[in-house]
Amino acid sequence: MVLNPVLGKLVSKRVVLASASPRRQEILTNVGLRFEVVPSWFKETLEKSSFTAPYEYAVETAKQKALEVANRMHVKHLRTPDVVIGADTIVSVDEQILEKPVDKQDAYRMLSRLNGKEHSVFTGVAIIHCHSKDNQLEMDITDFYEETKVKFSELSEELLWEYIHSGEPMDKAGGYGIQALGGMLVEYVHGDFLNVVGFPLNHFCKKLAELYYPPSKHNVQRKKYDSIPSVDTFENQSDGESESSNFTKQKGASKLDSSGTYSSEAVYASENSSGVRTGFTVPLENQNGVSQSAAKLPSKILELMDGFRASKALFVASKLKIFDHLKDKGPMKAVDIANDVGTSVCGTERLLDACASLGLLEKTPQGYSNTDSANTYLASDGKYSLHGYIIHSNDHLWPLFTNLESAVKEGSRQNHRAFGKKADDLFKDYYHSQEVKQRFMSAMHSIAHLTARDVATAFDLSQFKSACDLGGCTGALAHELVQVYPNLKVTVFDLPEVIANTSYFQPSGQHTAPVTFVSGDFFKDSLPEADLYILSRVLHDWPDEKIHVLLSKVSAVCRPGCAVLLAEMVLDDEKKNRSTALLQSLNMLVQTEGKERSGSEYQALLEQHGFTNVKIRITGNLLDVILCVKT
Ligand SMILES: Cc1cn([C@@H]2O[C@H](COP(=O)(O)OP(=O)(O)OP(=O)(O)O)[C@@H](O)[C@H]2O)c(=O)[nH]c1=O
Repeated sequence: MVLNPVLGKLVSKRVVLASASPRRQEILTNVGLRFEVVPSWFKETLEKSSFTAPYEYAVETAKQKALEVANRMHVKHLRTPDVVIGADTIVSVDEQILEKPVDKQDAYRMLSRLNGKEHSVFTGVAIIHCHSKDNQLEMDITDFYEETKVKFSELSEELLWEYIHSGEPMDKAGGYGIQALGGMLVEYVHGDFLNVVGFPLNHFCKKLAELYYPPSKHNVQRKKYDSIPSVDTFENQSDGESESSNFTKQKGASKLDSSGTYSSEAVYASENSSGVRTGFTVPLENQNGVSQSAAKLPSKILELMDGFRASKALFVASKLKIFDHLKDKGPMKAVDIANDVGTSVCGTERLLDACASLGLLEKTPQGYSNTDSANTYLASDGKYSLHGYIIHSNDHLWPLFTNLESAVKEGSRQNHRAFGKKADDLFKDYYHSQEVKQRFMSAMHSIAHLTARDVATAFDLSQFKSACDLGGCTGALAHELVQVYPNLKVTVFDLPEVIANTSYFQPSGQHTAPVTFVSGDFFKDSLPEADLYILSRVLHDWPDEKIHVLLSKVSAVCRPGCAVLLAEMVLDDEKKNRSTALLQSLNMLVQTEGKERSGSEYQALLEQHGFTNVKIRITGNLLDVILCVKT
C-alpha cells in the first residue's frame, strides 16, 4: 500500500534505487515505495578540491551513481528503468569532507574531529527519469541536497574506541550511525533526521511533487487545518490523472507554496502497529455538501483476513487458464470464457469480477481482458510467467499451509497430513511422479527466471571465469549470468531426475554453449571445479547440520580466492521486518527441515568453512544476495 500520493505516482513505474545502503532501502520501503535495488559501481573518487562547496560533491557523486546504473541497465538490455534514484551522504567539518572510514584508525580520526563539535551532514540526491528512443537512452536529471546539523558531545577516548570496536562506524559516512549506537554520541540534531541516516525523504517527496504536480492557475486555495502535518506536498493529489501519467518536465521547478496545488481536502490516517487507523480526520465534503468523517477501520487486519480469498481467486483463475485465454482472445464476455473453460457462467462471472477488482483483469463494455501485468506474469507463456509457481502454491503449498497450526504445535513439516505420506527425502518426494516433478521444476523456474537479473547483478562478478550453480535446476540463473557476463562459463549441477527434464525450459533461439548441465547429488558426489559456487534458494531447504555437510564439501573444492554466492531471502537480525521473508520461513516450516536465516546467521555458517569477507546485498526484491571469498 502506498501511503503517500506523491509516491503513488511511482507505482506504475519501474523504479531503481542505485544504492547498496540498507538504510536508504529501508527508508523508502517503509513508506511503501516499490523499487529494485541495483547498487552503483561508480567509485566515489571525484576530486574534492574541484568543488566549491561540500554539497556540490555529494550531489555530483549521487548523480554519477545514478547515471552509471541507468547506463548499465540500458546497455545490457536489462530493460531500461523509468526512474533511477542515486544518493550520497557525506559529513562536513572544518571545510573537510568525511566519507566512510577505510579502517578503524580512519574511523578514529573522523570521530575525533567530530568530537564536541557541530558538523553538517549533506545528502545529495539525483532522480533520473529515463526514456529509450530508437534504442538511445534519454534522461531528465533532477538533483538536490539536504543539510542537517549534528552536534556531538565531548566524548572520551575510551568511549570512542569502544564505539569503533562495535563495528558500527565502518560503512557509514563520518564513521557513525545516528540511528543506532551512534545516537548516544549526539547532543542535538537540527534538520531532517533521515537525511543523516542516508536519505532526505521529506525533500525527496517535495521534489517529486514539483515534478509531477507543477503549480497551475486552476489550483484553489488550500484551507489550513491544525491537524494537517506541515508537509505541504503530502496532501491529497486527486487530480484525476491515471497512475501511468508521465511526470511533467519541471526541472528546477520552484517550490510549492502554501497556496499550492490542491483541489480538495482529504482524510488522512495512519495505521498503528496493530493495523488500526489512528490518524486524524479532516472534514471531507461529499458531493451533497454533507460532512463525513472517516470511520476508524482496522484496514490492515481486514486485508489480512481476506488475504486467502484473494490468493485463491488468483490460483483458480490461473488453474482454469483464464489469463491464457484472455491473452489470446480478449476482450471476452464471461459467458464465452465459461463456455471455453467448461465452468458455470455465474461462478465465472464472479471470479472474473473479483480478479478485475484485484487489478488482475480489466473490465470494459467489450468484456474482460488481461492487464499488462497479467500478460507478463500470469499467462503461462508470459515473459516472466509465475504460472508455475502459482500452480505449485495452489496444489502443494495450500494443503501444507492448511496444516500450519499443527506445524507450529509440532515444530515440523506437515507433508504426512497434507498428502498422506511421510516426507523422507524432500526432493525424492517432489519427484515421485512425472507430473509433480514438472510442476515443481516449473515453479522453481518461474521464480529463478524472475529474480535472475537481480541475483546476477547484485555484485560485479566479472572477475570469475567459471561458475557452478549447485541445485541450479532448469538453468534460469545460469542463462542470465552468461548474458550479463559473456566470459563466464556456468555449470548447472542438480539431481539426475532434474537434469533429465531441463530441455523444456531452455531459452529458444540462443546458443547456450556457456551453460552445461551435470547430474549429481551435492551431498554425496564430487562437485565440478569452478571459481564461483552458487547456492540459490538451496540453504533455506536444510537444517544447519546438512548445511555444514554441504559447505564443507564446497570449501574442500574451493581454491583460495574462489567465492561462494548465496541467493536467499535474508532476514534482518532481529527478525521483525520483511513479512515476505518471515512468511517464507513459515513456508519452509510446513514443508522442510530448513528455514530462512538472517545475514549474521549465514555469515556464521560461511565463516565456519573458511569463507570470509562476507558481503550482503539486500535487493528489496524476492532474493537477497551474499558473496564471500575462500581464504
Ligand atoms: C551519517 C550517517 C551515515 N549513514 C550511512 O552512511 C552511508 C554513506 O555512504 P554513501 O556512499 O552515501 O552510501 P553507501 O552506503 O556507500 O551506498 P551507495 O549508495 O551504494 O554508494 C550510507 O549508507 C548512510 O546510510 C548512516 O547509516 N547513519 C548515519 O548517521
